[in-house]
Amino acid sequence: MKIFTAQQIYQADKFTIEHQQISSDQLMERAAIQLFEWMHSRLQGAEVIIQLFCGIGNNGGDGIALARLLKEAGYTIQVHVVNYSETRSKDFLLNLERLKDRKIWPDFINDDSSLPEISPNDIIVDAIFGIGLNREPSDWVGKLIQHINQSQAFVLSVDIPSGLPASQVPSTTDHVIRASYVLSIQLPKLVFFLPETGVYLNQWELLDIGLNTGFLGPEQVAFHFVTLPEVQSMYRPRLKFSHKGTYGHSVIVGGSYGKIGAVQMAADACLRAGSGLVTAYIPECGYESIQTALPEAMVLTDEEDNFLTSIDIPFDPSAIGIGIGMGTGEKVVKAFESFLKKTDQPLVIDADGLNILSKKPELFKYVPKASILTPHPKELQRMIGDWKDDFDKLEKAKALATKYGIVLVLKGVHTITLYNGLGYINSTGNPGMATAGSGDVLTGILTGLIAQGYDSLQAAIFGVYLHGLAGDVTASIESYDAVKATGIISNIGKAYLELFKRPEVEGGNTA
Ligand SMILES: NC(=O)C1=CN([C@@H]2O[C@H](COP(=O)(O)OP(=O)(O)OC[C@H]3O[C@@H](n4cnc5c(N)ncnc54)[C@H](O)[C@@H]3O)[C@@H](O)[C@H]2O)[C@@H](O)CC1
Ligand SMILES: Nc1ncnc2c1ncn2[C@@H]1O[C@H](COP(=O)(O)OP(=O)(O)O)[C@@H](O)[C@H]1O
Ligand SMILES: [K+]
Repeated sequence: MKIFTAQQIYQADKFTIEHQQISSDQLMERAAIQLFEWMHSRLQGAEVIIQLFCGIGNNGGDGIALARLLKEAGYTIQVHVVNYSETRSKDFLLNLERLKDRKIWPDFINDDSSLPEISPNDIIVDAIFGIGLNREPSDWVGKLIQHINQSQAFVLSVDIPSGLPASQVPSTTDHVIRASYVLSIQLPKLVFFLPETGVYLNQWELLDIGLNTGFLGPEQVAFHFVTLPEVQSMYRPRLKFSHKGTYGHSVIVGGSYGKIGAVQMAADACLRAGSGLVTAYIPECGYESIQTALPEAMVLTDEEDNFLTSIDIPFDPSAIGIGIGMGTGEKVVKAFESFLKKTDQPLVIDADGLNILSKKPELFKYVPKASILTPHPKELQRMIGDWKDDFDKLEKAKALATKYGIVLVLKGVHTITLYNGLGYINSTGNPGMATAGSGDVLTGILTGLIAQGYDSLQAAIFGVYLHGLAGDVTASIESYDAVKATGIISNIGKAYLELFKRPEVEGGNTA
């Protein structure tokens, strides 16, 4: 699913009006009807007070039109116009007239008005600002937003939480609505997915208002939101006339004394992802434990007991995952360096592989093109230095990925894969996955997918989705709290089954 900028959304709006020969007011009415139906199907006429806070632009217009539909259905409403500007939009004014025609009189909140009382049992509709926000709200509007946030009422935001810019971090954090739920008009916004801006919303859902696919289809975007249909189309089914050689021989390189489990988990996940054969390449001390715990894997050991001193793989692997639990001691760095210099097949590099690259950035030029690097935020910071905000982080990370022709997987709540100037935002995963070893599992999955013939970008997008889905399956059985990395591995199979079982809920997602 494409993520459009505010400018592109305005273009889509215009294109739709022209090509469907409708008025902008009819488009607003579509939005209002969708908003109404969403609320009505849940409230079923409940006797609750709905307080609508409407700005004076088209976001406010949506709110005013919604107020009319709610009133007509018999709901108890209070409409407040947040009168932050004299420049009112045409469709806002039209809908305000329609409201007055029905003898509904909103109160106007100005900079000297007292703030309306809000009970925690009320429902707030937040239609103050939409994607048209282009500067910080004035202080009094900020105070109103704070007042709403402190009310403990359920806050339903129209399109985007008011005060949150569509593609920027807000400068005053407490002048942004904290939305319980966002009903976003047709298209998700980039800010929903980034740690600094995603915190302003709990859940979101898309409302389809029939924007023209003639515009949405061909339009180029910088970011995609990866959902089930995209991932399904990447899946490579297993062939009837195949053998284990068809699905590749993966090697997982890493481990050190006390950190052999990381390799074991990655090797296990690699097998579960479908790699035909898997070899673990580890220091001697891990030999027995891996052979015992993972009989399907083969093991090659370094001469040194406790860490790797040389990496010589005596065959041509289909895929190599390297760096987990490896350490960054002098001899390990040397082994990694000489391995990089003699390898030209794309690698999956994680953990200490990334830490060594951060320590010796001159080694980046030896990283084979199309390798996948999977930093968590701390590893990323070591690689690219400090960032001003999430948008700056994305730009810096994109530049690094483009400079070296690598696939950069920024792990996090919504893991973002960057390649060739574009970003792919993952939709699966949960807080239960914030647990030791879940990154090692991802390394194993990605390596196993490359071994089976997925190209690096597909492996990253598909693998990150599958990993998160395996985490979701695990959490659904065991709770978020009890998710363990080995549990995620054992549910990779169920995640594969889920890929073709679950019908997608239209646009719905937990932010
Ligand atoms: N195609 C779509 O996506 C549609 C969008 N619609 C709604 O239209 C909204 C966008 O409407 P608008 O472009 O009118 O913008 P907004 O309603 O977000 O903002 C209103 C106006 O306020 C001004 N403004 C911005 N920041 C301000 C500030 N800090 N203080 C005072 N004034 C400020 C701007 O001039 C802006 O145009 C969307 O978010 C959505 O809710 C719907 O009407 C249906 C169609
Ligand atoms: N709150 C969260 N929501 C979704 N996914 C998460 C969350 N926290 C962590 N993850 C995922 O779990 C993995 C953690 O990786 P990492 O930090 O490298 O773990 P480790 O080093 O313990 O193996 C990443 O894939 C990340 O995206
Ligand atoms: K809003």
